[in-house]
Amino acid sequence: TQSTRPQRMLAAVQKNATRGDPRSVVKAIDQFCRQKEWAMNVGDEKGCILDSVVSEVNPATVLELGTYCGYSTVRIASLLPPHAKLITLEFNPDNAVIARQVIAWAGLEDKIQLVEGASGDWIPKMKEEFGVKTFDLVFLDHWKDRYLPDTKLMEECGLLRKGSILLADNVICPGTPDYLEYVRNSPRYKSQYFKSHLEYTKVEDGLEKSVFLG
Ligand SMILES: O=C(NCCCCc1cc2cnccc2s1)c1cc(-c2ccc(F)cc2)cc(O)c1O
Ligand SMILES: [Mg+2]
Repeated sequence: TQSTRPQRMLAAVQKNATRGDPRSVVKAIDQFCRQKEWAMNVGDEKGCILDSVVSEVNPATVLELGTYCGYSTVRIASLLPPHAKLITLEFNPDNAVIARQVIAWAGLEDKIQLVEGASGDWIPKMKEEFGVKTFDLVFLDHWKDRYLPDTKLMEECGLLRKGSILLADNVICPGTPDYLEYVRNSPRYKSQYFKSHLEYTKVEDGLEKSVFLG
């Protein structure tokens, strides 16, 4: 039977990356996506911006919305301090199966909790299910029409504190116009746009970094 693109991506990781070496996992996926098949990982160019924000925030608690195959999950977790935790949500069970294996190959299982399901269902349960108080950093990379409602939901559920950072992928392509308008005009956020390109292409895209002011 025909393999899927995530399965072929995992095979490339297992062939070309070193077990326990997150950077080699990231490199193997980027090579696969540049040389073989495009895939919707945040990619190397936006990935460097992601790295710099993670390093600057040095978060103890991270929420990632949208795991896909675990590329950004591994990129973020490889930069976290000891004892820091990353919770990542994935809606597609087939992608979750692949992501768990990519995360395992990188040797980062202890820092990452992959949860399957929809953000709208899980966000209200974060505190009771995972003992989370607030998130220091949230990486939004899931359904583009859920960025705004889920941000409002996180506010309502008390998951953001003064200084929490939201970093959103794809604010230009595919685009998240209602989210951008909100974080750029709300007095409760200080927003900054990092111009870049859609992963592995010359098409414009960028990341929006927004600080919650409380
Ligand atoms: O759709 C994108 N990512 C979201 C997949 C949503 C799955 C989930 C929903 C959900 C709900 N709750 C919890 C967890 C989750 S995970 C996406 C698409 C492109 C793209 C595709 C074609 C194109 F021509 C140009 C850009 C580029 C990107 O970087 C992307 O991230
Ligand atoms: Mg994305």
